[in-house]
Amino acid sequence: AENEHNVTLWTHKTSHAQNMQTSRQNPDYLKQLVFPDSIKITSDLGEAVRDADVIAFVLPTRAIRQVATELAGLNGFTSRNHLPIIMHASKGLEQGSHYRISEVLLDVLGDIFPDKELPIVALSGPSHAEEVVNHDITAITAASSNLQAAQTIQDIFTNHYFRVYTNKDIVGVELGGALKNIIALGAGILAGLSYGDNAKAALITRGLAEITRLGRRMGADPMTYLGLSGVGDLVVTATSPHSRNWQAGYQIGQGKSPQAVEADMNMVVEGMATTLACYEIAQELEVDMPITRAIYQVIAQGQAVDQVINDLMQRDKKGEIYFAQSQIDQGFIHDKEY
Ligand SMILES: NC(=O)C1=CN([C@@H]2O[C@H](COP(=O)(O)OP(=O)(O)OC[C@H]3O[C@@H](n4cnc5c(N)ncnc54)[C@H](O)[C@@H]3O)[C@@H](O)[C@H]2O)C=CC1
Ligand SMILES: O=C(CO)COP(=O)(O)O
Repeated sequence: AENEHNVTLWTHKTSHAQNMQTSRQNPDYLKQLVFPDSIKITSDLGEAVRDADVIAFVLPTRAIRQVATELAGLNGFTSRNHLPIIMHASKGLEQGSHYRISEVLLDVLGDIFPDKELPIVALSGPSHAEEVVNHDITAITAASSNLQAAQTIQDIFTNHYFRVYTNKDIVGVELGGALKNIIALGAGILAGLSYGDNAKAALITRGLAEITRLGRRMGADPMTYLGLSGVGDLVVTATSPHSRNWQAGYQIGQGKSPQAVEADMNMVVEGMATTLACYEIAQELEVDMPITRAIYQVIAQGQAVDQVINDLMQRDKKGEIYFAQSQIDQGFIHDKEY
């Protein structure tokens, strides 16, 4: 809206929409923000998307399929004159299917516009909402296999405090955004247990190694993880008390049960569900993800944090292997070792 685009904000709760319309604020989420006058607010999805060139899903992962299905069922949506760009800013993996967000969106919306390929863009990177609304400098990535669609999102969002890059590796970008939340839970747990900066750096670095390992196995470009949606988002989430995932981990480290932590949060802690999905994917693809496994043991199996950390540190000794593709190409290592 500050970039002079017409913006309609949709929420599924009528009372929430009415309160925001009257107060021009969203106090349970971002206390300090006053909405620009130009933003329309509604709980009517049809009204929200009627003439939209871009439809941005910014929902907890668990709600994406449901809202996309509602969108697909809207009267007149499929007879629009022009195809909208579908954008999302969510960071997770669907439970059960293990789909990335763009795969869920494509699954629900992909066939409803016959003969037209739906442009889907993931907007992802180090970006705490609390700082964006204060106009703190932020740089993130618009990722899509459709570069033109990514450039449109870049044009719409870029301004003096918000710099958007483009990236064609949507697989790598979406996986980076989802998986860093698992490592952020771990960083919070370490902080809750009063571990120091060495432990934090070890976790972030080895966390990046296993994110890259799984990403590469799932078709991502390993170099994407050196970018904003990789190391950038990992650092911002795993080192910041703004992060809900870090906060949840901190409370677990202080002794609260993971179930109680999740129940007491009024906002989404994506890393909890993502840990379960990622653990299952890693098992299925036989990719070694020791930190993810450790977090899984804590949140899904109720194992004691101290014991899990001890087990992590007592594993077999290993080499530090990065940039696997080039090392594989040069015959330094075998594919399996990475
Ligand atoms: N908050 C942040 O700084 C950032 C969040 N994200 C990602 O964006 C996504 C959303 O995050 P937040 O906005 O922080 O989450 P949130 O927990 O604040 O919820 C966002 C909105 O979704 C609505 N919602 C929940 N369930 C719904 C349903 N079944 N149907 C329709 N609406 C529903 C809530 O009422 C709320 O208005 C997450 O995947 C998160 O990882 C990404 C970057 C930064
Ligand atoms: O993704 C985020 C910042 O880029 C926000 O992380 P949390 O969901 O942990 O708050």
